[in-house]
Amino acid sequence: MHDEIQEILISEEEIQVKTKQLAEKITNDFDGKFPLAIGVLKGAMPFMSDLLKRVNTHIEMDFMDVSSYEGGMKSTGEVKIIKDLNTQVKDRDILIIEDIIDSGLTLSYLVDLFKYRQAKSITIVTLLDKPTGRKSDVKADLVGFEVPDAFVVGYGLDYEEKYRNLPYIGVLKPEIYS
Ligand SMILES: O=P(O)(O)OC[C@H]1O[C@H](OP(=O)(O)OP(=O)(O)O)[C@H](O)[C@@H]1O
Ligand code: HPA
Ligand SMILES: [Mg+2]
Repeated sequence: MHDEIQEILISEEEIQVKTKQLAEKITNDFDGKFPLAIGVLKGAMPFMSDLLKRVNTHIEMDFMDVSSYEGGMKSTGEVKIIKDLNTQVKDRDILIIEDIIDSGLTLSYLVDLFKYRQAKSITIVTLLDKPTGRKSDVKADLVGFEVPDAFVVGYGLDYEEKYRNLPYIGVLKPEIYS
């Protein structure tokens, strides 16, 4: 698996240091508020797990499974809900946890949905931001790292459902895509 990676962009250590900093910020911002933390599956799973175990105040966790890439490298433009929340959003402080904002279509869909469901506030934390991919003007409140205009894998991010279990963020060798 590792020999299919052309370059490591963000190491395991860098991710862990950044995750700790983001968790401290979340702890301060949400102290005493009991937010609903919503992980956007599947990609956000490793980041959510590492992030929230370092948040030192009460939070509720839920998950939403949405997909628009269908394993490929390009958004279909259609965000499909595979699994909805089990929790009511109305009057809650929401913390959306994402692995990456690329076109922004997934997040703008979710933000509209949670506004419609009358969330009290919506905060977005993403491990990665790829501003060059943007097709909608959604912005995260907390960003781990900016990534260049390349298809990245690892630490939750997949290509054809593989590589999510890499502990770092990297780019694949070109021959893997063909
Ligand atoms: O900003 P966007 O262009 O919408 O891209 C970001 C979204 O795309 C990926 O999900 P994907 O649809 O691949 O589902 P997955 O997490 O199950 O891989 C990623 O995990 C984000 O949720
Ligand atoms: O660069 C990416 N890699 C993997 N999944 C993604 N979903 C949106 N952008 C990406
Ligand atoms: Mg994907």
